[in-house]
Amino acid sequence: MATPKVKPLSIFFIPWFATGHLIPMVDVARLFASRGVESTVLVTPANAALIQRTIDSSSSSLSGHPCIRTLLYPFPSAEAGLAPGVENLASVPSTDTYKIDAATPHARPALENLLRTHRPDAVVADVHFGWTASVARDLGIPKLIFHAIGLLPVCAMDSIYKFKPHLNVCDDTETFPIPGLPHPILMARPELPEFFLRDVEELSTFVREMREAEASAMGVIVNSFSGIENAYAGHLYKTKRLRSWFVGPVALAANNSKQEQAVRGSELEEGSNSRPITAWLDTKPTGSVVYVCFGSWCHFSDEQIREMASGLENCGHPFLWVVREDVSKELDPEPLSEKLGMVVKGWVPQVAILSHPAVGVFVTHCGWNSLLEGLTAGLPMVTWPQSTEQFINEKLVVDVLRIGVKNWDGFRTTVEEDNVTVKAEDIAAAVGKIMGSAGGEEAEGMRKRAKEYGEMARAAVEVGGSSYNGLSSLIDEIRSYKK
Ligand SMILES: O=c1ccn([C@@H]2O[C@H](COP(=O)(O)OP(=O)(O)O[C@H]3O[C@H](CO)[C@@H](O)[C@H](O)[C@H]3O)[C@@H](O)[C@H]2O)c(=O)[nH]1
Repeated sequence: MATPKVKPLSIFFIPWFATGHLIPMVDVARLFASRGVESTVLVTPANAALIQRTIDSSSSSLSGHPCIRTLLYPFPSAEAGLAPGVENLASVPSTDTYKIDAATPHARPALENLLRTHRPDAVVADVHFGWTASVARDLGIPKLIFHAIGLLPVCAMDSIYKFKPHLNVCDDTETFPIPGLPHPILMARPELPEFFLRDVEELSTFVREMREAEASAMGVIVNSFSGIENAYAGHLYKTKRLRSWFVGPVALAANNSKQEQAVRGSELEEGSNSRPITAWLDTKPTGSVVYVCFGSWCHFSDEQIREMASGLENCGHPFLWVVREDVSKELDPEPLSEKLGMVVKGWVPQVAILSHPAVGVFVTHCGWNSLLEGLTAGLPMVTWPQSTEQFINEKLVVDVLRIGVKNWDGFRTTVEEDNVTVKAEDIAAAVGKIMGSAGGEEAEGMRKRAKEYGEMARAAVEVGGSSYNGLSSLIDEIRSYKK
């Protein structure tokens, strides 16, 4: 007699409206799908267009089983005051980013309706959708929080909110420790996420979302691995009784077949051309290239772009620099490419570039995904944080893991007068500390540690590795709740 088929688990994933949140959430959904879970990503139309090829290719690489799909809901454009089709932090001007935040609560009715209609077995929601906790409670299903950042920054922000150490310093140059963390981490006021300093309403929204998200959540699903953040899993449990499951680095775990790597690369490279990039990288010696990219939405002043161009040109190493589409023609750094570097406007397949043997150092804004992708590729980094939690991430790279150097030692406020935060000579010097002979033993140590962390990250996602096992135990536990 044939054994009755067990119905697969159905899990809904709700990413937020930013590329740095969308990409890893889709990777998490793909990971679940690769273990036989029916993964459904709830997404607005313009954001769906960004991920559709990844979703389609994942479905076909999963032997044709419809294990991953998207379910569309409308973006609340009118409520947010955004033009139709503008649905992502990356597509709004820097002055309008608050409108994406403003849109977020208006997405609730449509999302809630989908959850109540389809009644999945569990929901994994970005921390911005804290209200999902109460819907999950009504439906009697487990709910997991996805922060899109690591546990160190989550714990650091929680501590700063609770103990307000920044209120005990005299000025912006005085540093203070973040209380109670497993590592001694020193910060200065200008390095804090903006909402701690400026906007009481923004802070209270952030905290409300966090509290709502944590209320009755089963725990936190983390794009990281125990080799770098284990102490913070313990800390989170000690301070908030919140459990966490490491399943990352997800860019590596979800893309570990060659075919999937290729597809992910080709989807993201639209608007630019990866072939010349690869061909150019192929001509460069191993470890010689400086790769410079600042995620999906960082903006720089015109003056800073000029300064960066000059710094890179003078650093004495070939460089591959990714600039946003909206860099004005007048500032176009492209002529540089005739000299030492290659400048690409728009989107590049970053994960593939980082793993090219020619790349020797990553100049990064320390967005969590970039940080993990650089680490996974075993690369030392020059850190150039801009905003949000990126300065906290920088502490992980520079002070805790010791695989990077800061691009300058000042603070943001000291430089905003002339719209240049980092001078050309500082950029060249920071790169030199890792690439040049000036770095000496220290640079050698950084490169060695970076390689070791890269190996650790790969081991974590292999069958039997810590993140692989983390996902297995999470799925088993979700299954045990299924009625
Ligand atoms: O040309 C590009 C540019 C970016 N990426 C990818 O886009 C993602 C960018 O994410 P991230 O490095 O985290 O940067 P942001 O887009 O700036 O991310 C936002 O979201 C992150 C996760 O919450 C936060 O850590 C950051 O501070 C916040 O700015 C990464 O996967 C990159 O590989 C590309 O593939 N090609």
